[in-house]
Amino acid sequence: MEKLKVAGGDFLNGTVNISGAKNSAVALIPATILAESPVTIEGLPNISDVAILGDLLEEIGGRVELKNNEMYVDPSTMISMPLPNGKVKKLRASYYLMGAMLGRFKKAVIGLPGGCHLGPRPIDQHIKGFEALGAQVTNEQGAIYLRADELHGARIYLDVVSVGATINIMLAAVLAKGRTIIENAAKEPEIIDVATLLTSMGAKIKGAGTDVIRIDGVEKLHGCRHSIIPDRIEAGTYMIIGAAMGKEVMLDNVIPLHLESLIAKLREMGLHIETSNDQILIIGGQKELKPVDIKTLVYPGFPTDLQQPFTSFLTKATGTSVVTDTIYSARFKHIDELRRMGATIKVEGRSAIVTGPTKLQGARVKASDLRAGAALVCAGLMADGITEITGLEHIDRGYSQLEDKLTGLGATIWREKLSDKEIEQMQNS
Ligand SMILES: CC(=O)N[C@H]1[C@@H](OP(=O)(O)OP(=O)(O)OC[C@H]2O[C@@H](n3ccc(=O)[nH]c3=O)[C@H](O)[C@@H]2O)O[C@H](CO)[C@@H](O)[C@@H]1O
Ligand SMILES: C=C(OP(=O)(O)O)C(=O)O
Repeated sequence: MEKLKVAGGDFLNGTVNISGAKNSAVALIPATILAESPVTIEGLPNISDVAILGDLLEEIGGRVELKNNEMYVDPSTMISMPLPNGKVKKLRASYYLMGAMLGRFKKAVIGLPGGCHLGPRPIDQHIKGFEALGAQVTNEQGAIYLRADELHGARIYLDVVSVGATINIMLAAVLAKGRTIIENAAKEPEIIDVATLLTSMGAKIKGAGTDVIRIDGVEKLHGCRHSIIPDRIEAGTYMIIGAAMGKEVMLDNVIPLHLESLIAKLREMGLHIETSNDQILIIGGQKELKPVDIKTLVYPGFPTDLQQPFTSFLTKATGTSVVTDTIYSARFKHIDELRRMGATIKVEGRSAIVTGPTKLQGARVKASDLRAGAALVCAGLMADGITEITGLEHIDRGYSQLEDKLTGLGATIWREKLSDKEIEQMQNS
């Protein structure tokens, strides 16, 4: 077991290259199951979610090679092997194995997914979609059993706008007979990326990126090569870090359009931001930052996945900011840790009220989930002294080469092994 150590206070300068999107990668990899010949996905991030999904494809008989951020998958030898527990619980996106395996084999047994604990994360809309397509779905001892004699197109209205349900239904519907229409679909860029891969495999999909997606089922899908979109959440995290500690931080390999809500909020606070085709420049060092209120919403609203690191940054603003998460009921576990570092933050219902400016102090803190980890890294960079962060298994699910990228910008951050005493203390806490 390891911890991250961050020596705060360094001013950051330079260019950081953004990796491929985690939330695309974790859907693109299961989507390869639907093809009859090999698929190659290039530009994948170096994160544990990607490695685990590669292992899961091997467990069902696929031939998988992951080298230089490129994954080659030969799905021709795959079988519908049950995956009731084990690795599926290590990540959220293992739920995409349900849609992809149901689509290809018309049957699957997949354990309920893991992922960040942010309050209840039901998958009822995924199941509603599978059932509408003709599947029988049961939940037996923590695993979802899916079976269909035949999948047929259907009109499915999502009761909540869900990224996972939208993609999962697309995966199950591309090989179904007839037309599927998903209404009140999510519009995140990752959905367009998955639709682009499926289209290159021979699927017929229209409307991805809008709230109505039409899918005309085809008989079979073939292999292809696909290049993933950049990670807007990783990019947003480095923008926030750049805003907090940067002189001039340039992000390379980004799509500025995907980050408009964050850019608008940073500009409201007084940051200077320039954008071009695939780069964003953040000029920090402002003497005083204005407080802002943010409310997380579905895309193109402010992303819930950036709420936590943004909250750390708001401790620098002069005055009171209110952060409201409308997507998850319990995405405030980072707040106790920020308070340990000296932040003045009150949680009232779904809102966190941040009063600043506060000079944070280094402390021993624990990442409870992926973006809580990002929030603590950001806070550690802003703080006086050394911050020690445990819970790295969460951070490693979503940030590719974190220390290398930050060191490249001039930060002092490194990993150390936990001592036996520290491991014992953690196990008892
Ligand atoms: C792997 C992946 O892509 N993860 C992202 C995905 O998660 P995920 O796909 O799990 O999130 P959803 O978009 O499905 O969830 C949005 C909201 O809908 C609710 N809901 C969802 C499905 C359902 O069947 N029933 C239901 O009630 C959820 O509890 C949540 O309150 O989108 C989230 C919202 O942008 C991001 O925070 C996650 O990073
Ligand atoms: C919540 C997240 O991930 P997951 O859905 O994979 O748990 C995230 O990426 O912030």
